[in-house]
Amino acid sequence: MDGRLIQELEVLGGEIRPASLKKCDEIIIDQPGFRAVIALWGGHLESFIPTGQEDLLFQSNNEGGEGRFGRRHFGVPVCWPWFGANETQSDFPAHGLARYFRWEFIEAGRFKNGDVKIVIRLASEDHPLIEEMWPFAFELRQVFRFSSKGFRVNFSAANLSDKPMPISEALHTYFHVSDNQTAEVHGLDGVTYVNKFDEGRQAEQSGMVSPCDTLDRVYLSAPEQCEIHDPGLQRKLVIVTEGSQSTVLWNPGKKLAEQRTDMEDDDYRHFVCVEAANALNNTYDIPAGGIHQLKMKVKHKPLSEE
Ligand SMILES: O=P(O)(O)OC[C@H]1O[C@@H](O)[C@H](O)[C@@H](O)[C@@H]1O
Repeated sequence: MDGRLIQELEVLGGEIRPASLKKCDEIIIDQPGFRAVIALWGGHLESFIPTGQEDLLFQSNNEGGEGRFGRRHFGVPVCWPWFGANETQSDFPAHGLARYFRWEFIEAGRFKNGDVKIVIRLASEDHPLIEEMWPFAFELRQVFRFSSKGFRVNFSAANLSDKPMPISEALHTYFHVSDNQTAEVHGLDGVTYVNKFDEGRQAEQSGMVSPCDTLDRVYLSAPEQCEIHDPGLQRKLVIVTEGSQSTVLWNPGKKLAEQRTDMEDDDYRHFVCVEAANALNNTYDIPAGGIHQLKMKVKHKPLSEE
């Protein structure tokens, strides 16, 4: 690790935890108002804890699947360049490649208003296996922005090849909730969704989503803002996206959770994934030489606050 970066991180009250997750470093930022952890393995924002509160992001005690494409369930995995199963290669991992490779830490500093900034990067040329599996040159960046009020993830993908690159994607955010039975997702009333737990049938959302149990839905052409209300924690999370046409809601429910060995049986009770995505009808091409940005901003507030 570059000495300048380590110094920049120290100025922010940060540190590197060497080779701590799947043989990759983790970056830890401890500030008076929050603690954030970023894993370079998979380029995950793993954890964001505002001082005096519980994590905004879910953490599983399960170490996750083993092997090259084993998955862990926590934080904000990035699904890119495909969301779900690969359309032509059934042996390729679900949810793309970005989640399974080591990203590079390239910048630590502050925004003008004092918010903490961390930048990480992944390029196709960094790993021969990426080049084998995906026939386009690219560079990805994630700019993380932290303050005591919440966090932002600004994900950008540059197509460095000379042909259009087909993309489906998600910031597959595992939000921590005290109890999925009482948690509510607001802001999707009237939006059409594809229900993957009902053979892909379409339906229209009526009112809020609660309980957040056994859900696998892609809301199409979804609004940019939604909220998770958590009566148990008396907290609400306001989620604002940009560059995202779809919002995915996912919770495996009891039966599926128990079938999975990469998850604890009752993990599903403590998270709901609300994902800034472009999936199904909302997939798109990044033109040759073009860039696309996908952003998610999350603020926490007391439930009683307007
Ligand atoms: O890859 P993970 O983290 O286990 O998540 C899997 C789930 O991710 C969701 O985004 C999909 O909509 C589900 O269909 C899928 O089962």
